[in-house]
Amino acid sequence: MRVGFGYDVHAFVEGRPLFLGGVEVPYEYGLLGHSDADVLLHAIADALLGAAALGDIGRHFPDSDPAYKGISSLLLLERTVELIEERGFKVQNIDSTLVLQKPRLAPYISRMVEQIARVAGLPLSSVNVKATTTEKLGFTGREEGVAAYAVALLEERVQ
Ligand SMILES: Nc1ccn([C@@H]2O[C@H](COP(=O)(O)O)[C@@H](O)[C@H]2O)c(=O)n1
Ligand SMILES: C[C@@]1(CO)OP(=O)(O)OP(=O)(O)OC[C@H]1O
Repeated sequence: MRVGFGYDVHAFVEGRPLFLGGVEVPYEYGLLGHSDADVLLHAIADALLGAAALGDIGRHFPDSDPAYKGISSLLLLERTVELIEERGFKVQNIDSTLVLQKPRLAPYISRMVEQIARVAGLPLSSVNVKATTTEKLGFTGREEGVAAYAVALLEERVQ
């Protein structure tokens, strides 16, 4: 078994849709990024790459490459899972936490879990997404952006 950890932050800006966990969440701001800036999927991809000792998403999908401009992070996560599987690993489970003051995410969490499970080839029972505020403290509390943390467990396939 191999464990990996991922962390990411993106800033809120006007004029972009808000994508979190592969779900478009209605809100007055979106997140700034080269891709769709789905901070949760980026943290999960980094956790998977970390567990396989494959670096991070910036190494595999550089933000200097126009191919990734505006790309759905579901596609980046799908490609990350392929990289993991090509190296002989199988994803066992994923846990994650979104940190943001607003908007309230409870109504969208189950759809995020469905999207992540679908792309990672996991049952719904092996994916967890949580949300927390920081009680108005720090950059997330000031509603300047969103942070996400993720851990993933990989099983090494017997060759
Ligand atoms: N953006 C958010 C933040 C939190 N939640 C839900 O509210 C619960 C309480 O949050 P605290 O920050 O006070 O711990 C949390 O456990 C989430 O279920 C949310 O939906 N959206
Ligand atoms: C996702 C990628 C894709 O170019 O770009 P961004 O959306 O800017 O996201 P970030 O987490 O800053 O960097 C990782 C990049 O791989």
